[in-house]
Amino acid sequence: MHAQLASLPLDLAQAGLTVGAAAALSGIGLVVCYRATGVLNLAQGAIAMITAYAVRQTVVVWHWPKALAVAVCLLVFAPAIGWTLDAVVFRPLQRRSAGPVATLVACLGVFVLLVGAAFLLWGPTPLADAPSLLPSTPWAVLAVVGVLAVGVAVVGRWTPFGTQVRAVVDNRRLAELAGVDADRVSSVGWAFGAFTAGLTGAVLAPGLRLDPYGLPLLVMETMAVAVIAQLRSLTVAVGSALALGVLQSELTQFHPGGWQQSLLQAVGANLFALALLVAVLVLPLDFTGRGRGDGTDPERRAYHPVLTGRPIASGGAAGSGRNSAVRLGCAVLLLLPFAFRADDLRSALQVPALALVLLSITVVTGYGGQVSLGQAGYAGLGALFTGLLAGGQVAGLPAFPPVVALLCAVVLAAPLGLLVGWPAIRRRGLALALTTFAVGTAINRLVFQQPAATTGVVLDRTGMLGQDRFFYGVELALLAAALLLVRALRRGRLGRALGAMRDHEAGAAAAGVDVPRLKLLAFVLGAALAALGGGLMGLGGQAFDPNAFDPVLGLIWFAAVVVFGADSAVGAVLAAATLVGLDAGTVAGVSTAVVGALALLLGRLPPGGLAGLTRLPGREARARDAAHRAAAEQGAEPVRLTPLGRRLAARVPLPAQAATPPAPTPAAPPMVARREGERLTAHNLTKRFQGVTAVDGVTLAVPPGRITALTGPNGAGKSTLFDCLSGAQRADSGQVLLGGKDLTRLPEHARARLGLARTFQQIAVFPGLTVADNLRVGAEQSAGRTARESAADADRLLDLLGLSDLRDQAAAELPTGTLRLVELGRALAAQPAVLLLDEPGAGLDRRETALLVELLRSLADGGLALLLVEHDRELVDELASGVHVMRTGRTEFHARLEHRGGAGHQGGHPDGAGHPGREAPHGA
Ligand SMILES: Nc1ncnc2c1ncn2[C@@H]1O[C@H](COP(=O)(O)OP(=O)(O)OP(=O)(O)O)[C@@H](O)[C@H]1O
Repeated sequence: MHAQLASLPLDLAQAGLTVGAAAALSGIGLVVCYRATGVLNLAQGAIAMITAYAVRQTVVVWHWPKALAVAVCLLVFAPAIGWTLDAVVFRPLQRRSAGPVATLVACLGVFVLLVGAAFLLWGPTPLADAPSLLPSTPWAVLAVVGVLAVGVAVVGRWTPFGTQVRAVVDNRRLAELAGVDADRVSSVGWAFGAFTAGLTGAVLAPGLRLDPYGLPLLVMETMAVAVIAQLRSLTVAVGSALALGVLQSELTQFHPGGWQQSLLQAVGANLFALALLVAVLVLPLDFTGRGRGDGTDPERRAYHPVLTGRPIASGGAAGSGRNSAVRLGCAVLLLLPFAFRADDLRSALQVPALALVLLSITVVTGYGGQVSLGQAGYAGLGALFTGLLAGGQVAGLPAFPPVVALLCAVVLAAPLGLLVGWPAIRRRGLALALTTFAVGTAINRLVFQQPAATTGVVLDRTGMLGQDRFFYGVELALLAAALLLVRALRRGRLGRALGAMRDHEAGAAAAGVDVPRLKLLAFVLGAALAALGGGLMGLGGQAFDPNAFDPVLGLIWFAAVVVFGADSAVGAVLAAATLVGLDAGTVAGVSTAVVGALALLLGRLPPGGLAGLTRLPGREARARDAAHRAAAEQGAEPVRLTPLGRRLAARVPLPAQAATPPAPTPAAPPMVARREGERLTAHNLTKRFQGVTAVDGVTLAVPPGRITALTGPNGAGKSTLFDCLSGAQRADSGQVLLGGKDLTRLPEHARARLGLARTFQQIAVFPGLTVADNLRVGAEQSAGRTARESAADADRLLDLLGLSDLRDQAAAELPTGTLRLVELGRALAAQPAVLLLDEPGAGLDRRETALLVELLRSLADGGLALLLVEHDRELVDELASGVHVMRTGRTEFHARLEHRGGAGHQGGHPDGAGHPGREAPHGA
C-alpha cells in the first residue's frame, strides 16, 4: 500500500507525459506551420480529429495491419490534407494578399468542413474504440517529440531549406526574387503541420471517446503551448506542453474536499484551456512584427473585404429593389412556421433565437471589425442566467417569470462583454481571435461543464409562453426589435464610427473616434444580443444544454455569419434559418459541411459574402459605369475627377499650361474658418523604441496661417514625431501644446476633438464606407454639432473638394488621388485648428498635385496651422513658409522661406523669436 502511494506521483507523471507529449506534437506543428507559412492553423484540431477517425476506420473497420494503417494515415493521408489545403486554399489567398481575417476565415472554413465531413461519415455518436498505435507508456511518444523537435531545429538551422524558410518568413517577395521557391516552403510547412496534427489525434484518441467536436476542441486548447512560445520557440512549446501535461495529471491526487475540490477538479480537467486563457490575456501576443501604433501597422489599417459588402449610404434610399425583395422574402420565411405542424414548429423555435446570436457576431465583427469567436459563451450565459433566475435558484431572489428572467439575464450578461472588450482594446486580428476563443472556451469549460453551476437549472415556459406558437411570436417580436436597433445602429453616427474603426483603426482614432470605448461598447452590445438569443434557445428547448453552446459551435456560427455576409443583419437571419433548416431537414453535419465549403469559396464571392450578391450594382448602375469607362478610354477627362476639375481647374494654373499666370487662390473653405487657427508647439519631445531614439528632444512650433514643412531622410523620425504630436504614440518625455492647452497626456481622439487633425503617409480612409460617410465620421466627432450640422458641413466639403458626384460610392472603389482628397476631407470635416499632413503629395499626378497646392494655400490663408511632411523639394519650396529638417531623431535645421507667407501671421523659429530669412543650422 505504502509502495503504491509512493509510486502514485510517478505514475501520474507518466500519464501526464503522454498528454503533454501529444500537446507538444501539436505545438511543434503549429509553430513550424506558422513559421513557414505565416498562418496559425486553427484547423489543426479538425485535422487531428479526421486523422484519428481515419486510423480507426482502417484498423477497426477495414482490419488493416496497424503498421500499414499508421503509414497510410499519418505519412500519406494527413500530410496530403495539409498539402491540398495549401495548394487549394491558402496559396491562392496569399497571392491575392488576403488580409489576416480572410486567412482566419479560411482556416475556420477548413475546420468547419472537416467537422461536417466527420458528422456525415461517422455520425455524431461518440466512438470508444479508437485503436492505440503506441505502447501505453509515454516514452515512445516522447521519443517521437524529441526526434521531431531536434529534426526541425537541425533542418531550420543548418540546411539550405532552413535558410529558405527564414528568408520566406522575413520577406516572401524578396525571397522569391532571390530564387527561393516560396510555394514549396509553404507546402512543406502545411504538410508537416498536418502530419503533426494527425499524430496528435492518433495519440489522444485512444484515451477519449471520439466524436466530431471533442477532439478538435481538445487540440485547439493545446494551442496554449504555441501561444506561450509566441509562435516562435520550439523549446518553450515542448517544455510548456510537458509541464502542463504533468501538472494536469498530478493535480488529480489532491482531494481537499468541499468547494476547493470542485475548483481543483475544474482547473485540473481544463488546464490547457486555462493556460490558453492566461496566455492570451497576459502575454504581449505581437504576431505582426513591430506593432507600430500609427497607420503603418497592417493590423490597424486592416480593411477586410470578407467582412464588408457595399456600404449603405446613410440617409439615402434603403438600397436596391433586390435588397427589399430579400428582406421581404426573409420576413415571409420567418412567418411560415406559424402554419407548421407542432414538431416542425418546435424546431423552428431555434431560428429567431439563433438569429439573435448570429446578429451579435454581425454587430461585433461585421460592423465593428472585431473578430469574436466566443459568442457561444455569451449565448450560454444568457440561457444559464435565465434558468437560474426563472427557477428561483439565486439566493434571496424569488423565481422570476421567464420573460423577466430573460431580460434580467441580458442585463447581467452584457457587462461580461468587457471580459473580451478589455483585451480587445490592445489586440487585433489573430491575437484578438485567439483571445475571444479562449474566453468563450473558458466560460464553457469552467461554468457550463461544472455540475455545481448547471444542475437543476430549469427553463420551463409557464403560462401563455408554454404554447409554442405564442412563444414563437414573442421570439419574432424580440428579433424584430433587435433588428430595428441594429439597423439604427448601422445607419447612425455610431454605425459610421464602428465602420471607421473596422476599416482603419488608426484613421478612426485620428478622426476623433474614441476607439477603446467603442470596442467596449461593441462587445457589451454583442454580449447582450448573444445572451438574448441564448436565453431564447434555452427557453425554446425548455432545458439548459451545455452542448448547445459548445465553443466549436461558436466557430461554426462565426463562419456562417461571414459566409452569409458579416455586415448584413438579414444575412444573419438567413444564416440562422439555413443552419436550423438543414439540421432539421437533413442528416447531422450537412449544415456544417455546407458552411465550411462556402467559407472556402469566400474569396470567389463578391465582398461581403452571400449578402454581397444582393448588393451588386443593378443593370442601370452597370451601364453607367460602362459609359464612364468608355469615356475615360476615349481620352475624355477622367470622370471621377471631373467635378474637382470643373470647380478648381478654372482657377488653378495646371502644369500643362505653366505659362499662364497663377490664378487667384480660392477663398478658404468656410467650415474650416469656424475654429480659430492655433499654434501647435512641441517642447523637447523624445520617443524611444528598443535601442532606437526615433525622436530626440524635438522642439518646434507650427504657427497658424502658415504652412510649415518637415523634411529629412527615411528613418529620420518624421512619422514618429507626427505620431507623438497627434497622440497615436505617447512620447516618453516632452510636451505638446495646442494654443495654451497641454495635450501631452490626452489620447489621440481627444486631441483630434480639440482641433488637431492629421492624415497618414499610407492613406487612411474607410474603404467600406461611402465617400460622404468618410467625411461625416470626421465631422460628427466633436461635441456641440448636431447631426444635421455635421451632415451639412460634410456636404459643403464634398462640394468644395469636387467629390459630390462620388458621395454614395464606396471609398474602396476609388483611385489613389481621389482617396487622398477623401482623407483630406475627413480631416477638414473635423474643423481643425491644426492640420498635420504626412506626404500628402505621394501618389498624386501633376494635375492632382497642383490642385492640392492650391487647396493647402487657401487653407493656410484661412488661418489654419499646417505641418507638412514632404520629400518633394519643389512642393516644399512652393508651399512652406518654414522648414524643419530632421536627421536621426533631431530637428537639425530650421529655415524660414520668405517668398511664401500666410495671412500676415508671423511664423518662424520654434522659440517664437521669428528669425528672419534662412537661419544657420541649429541644434545638435
Ligand atoms: N514601433 C517601432 N518600433 C521600433 N522602431 C521603430 C518603430 N517606429 C519607428 N521606429 C524606428 O524609428 C526610426 C524613425 O522612424 P520613422 O518611421 O519615424 O522615420 P521617418 O522619418 O518617418 O521615415 P520615412 O520617411 O521612411 O517614413 C526608424 O529607425 C524606425 O526604424
